[in-house]
Amino acid sequence: MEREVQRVRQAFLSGRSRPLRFRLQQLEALRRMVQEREKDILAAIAADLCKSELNAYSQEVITVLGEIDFMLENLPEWVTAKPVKKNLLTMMDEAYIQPQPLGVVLIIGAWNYPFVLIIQPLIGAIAAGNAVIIKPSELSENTAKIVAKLLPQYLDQDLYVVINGGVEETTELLKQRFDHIFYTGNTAVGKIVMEAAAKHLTPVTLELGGKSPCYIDKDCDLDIVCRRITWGKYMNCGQTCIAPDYILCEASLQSQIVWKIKETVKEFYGENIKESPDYERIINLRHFKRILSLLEGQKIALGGETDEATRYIAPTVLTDVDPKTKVMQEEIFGPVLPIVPVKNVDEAIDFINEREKPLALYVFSHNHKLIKRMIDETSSGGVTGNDVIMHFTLNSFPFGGVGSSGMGAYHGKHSFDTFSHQRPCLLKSLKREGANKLRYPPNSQSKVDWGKFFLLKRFNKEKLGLLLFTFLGIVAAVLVKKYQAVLRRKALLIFLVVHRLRWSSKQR
Ligand SMILES: NC(=O)c1ccc[n+]([C@@H]2O[C@H](COP(=O)([O-])OP(=O)(O)OC[C@H]3O[C@@H](n4cnc5c(N)ncnc54)[C@H](O)[C@@H]3O)[C@@H](O)[C@H]2O)c1
Ligand SMILES: CCCCCCC=O
Repeated sequence: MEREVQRVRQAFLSGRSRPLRFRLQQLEALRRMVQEREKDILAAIAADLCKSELNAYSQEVITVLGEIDFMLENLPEWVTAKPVKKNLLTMMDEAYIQPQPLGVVLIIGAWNYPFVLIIQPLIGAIAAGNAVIIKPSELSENTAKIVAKLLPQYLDQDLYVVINGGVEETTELLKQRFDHIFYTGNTAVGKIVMEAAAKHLTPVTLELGGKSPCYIDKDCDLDIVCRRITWGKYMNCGQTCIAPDYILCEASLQSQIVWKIKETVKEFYGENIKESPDYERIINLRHFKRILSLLEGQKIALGGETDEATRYIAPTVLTDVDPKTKVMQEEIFGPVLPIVPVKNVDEAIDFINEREKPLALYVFSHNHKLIKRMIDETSSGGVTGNDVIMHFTLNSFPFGGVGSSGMGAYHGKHSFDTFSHQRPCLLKSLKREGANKLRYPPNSQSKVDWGKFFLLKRFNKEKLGLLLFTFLGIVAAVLVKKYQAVLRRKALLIFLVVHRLRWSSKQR
């Protein structure tokens, strides 16, 4: 493992991942890989999650292709140095921020969207000029294998490396020194990752999970609300990090919600859900049993049918759920939707705030002010009002959690920033040493006053115009009387002295 990481680091140190042209070439090669090997990729995802190729394409491949195109379009602008505002002390200098790659990045993926969750951060890391080690989830082994096979056929083999394996391999990898670790998965392992990273002071991005609440206001159009919730909850069999985990609403709404979800389930998946190509299965037996255990002692208002052999769990709704029961203590990550009755929006807000900060929050209401209030008075990674999941699709949004649902964010420019160091660069001349005397010892009151003037003085636009005018005058004088360098320095000095005297007299 150590040798492998060392090899990737050597490749990074060669400098070849840095030029813009190279980054664009690699991103184009990645796009070619996705397009040319689409069938293999879709087959692997399908095998891992019993997912139709159409669903795998819409949920994973489209996102990846969209992200690559977005990077290719914007990268030339993002990589350029950005000049910054200067103060009086640096007005003659060059001052800019230069985004630079961090170095060797480790990306650890989760199994539930096994392709997009490793390739989307990879796109950001390549765009920012890094070398990358990718550790796909061992639970989605078909996707892990196809990624390990295809990436070296299209990308630089020393800079971008896939390492497959389970907990043992990940643990070993985490002992190595990286320049950034990007982890997607559950909160408990997130803590292990952060602890390992702390040993090398490696910064981390943690894309974690949690229980994302969904509040339904009383006078909503429940047909539309329930169609949107049904789509987001049962997509990927509930194994989506930002799926609505539970519903909060007034008790009287429950029966209508159950009825409308039932109707929608029929509309989406037909009479025999098991036959539907759009309904997936639980990833493994451990998760299957875990989800079943959440149903114990609950009022099952819809669904509840299961089949261990195929790890099938029907779209299920629970009503009158007691917040103290197990289903409300952990992220469900399956097709089970508890409804917890609350009296009103105030109680819903308190309920959310008494728990860990979720990855997503959903609010359904005709009342825009109520949605805004929910947003203002709670915290979550992201919010969608009157829909679910959709904030994930907008790559101008940072995607990430807050508190126990994660730290850091990615997607689009946010990925580029996550994998870049924003390096402040100040380039001075070896001339103009006179002005520097102010900061050299021995210190004096006059020097402090000059320091205050240079660093604390705020010019309004008029004064800045005057300053610019004077400055241009000096430059003109310099051009005309090139040889009279002494004169130029004096003019600048006179201006500054006059200005400071005026400023000092005003201060008094
Ligand atoms: N925020 C997001 O973008 C996002 C996306 C998908 C999933 N999730 C969250 O991820 C969770 C589901 O994923 P998961 O955790 O079951 O996936 P997982 O079991 O695939 O684990 C994630 C990664 O952690 C590694 N890992 C597991 N145990 C480890 C250990 N003891 N030490 C070191 N590494 C270890 C695995 O090898 C894997 O690569 C849910 O909580 C979900 O909400 C979050
Ligand atoms: C539509 C794709 C959603 C992906 C969400 C990632 C978290 O599980």
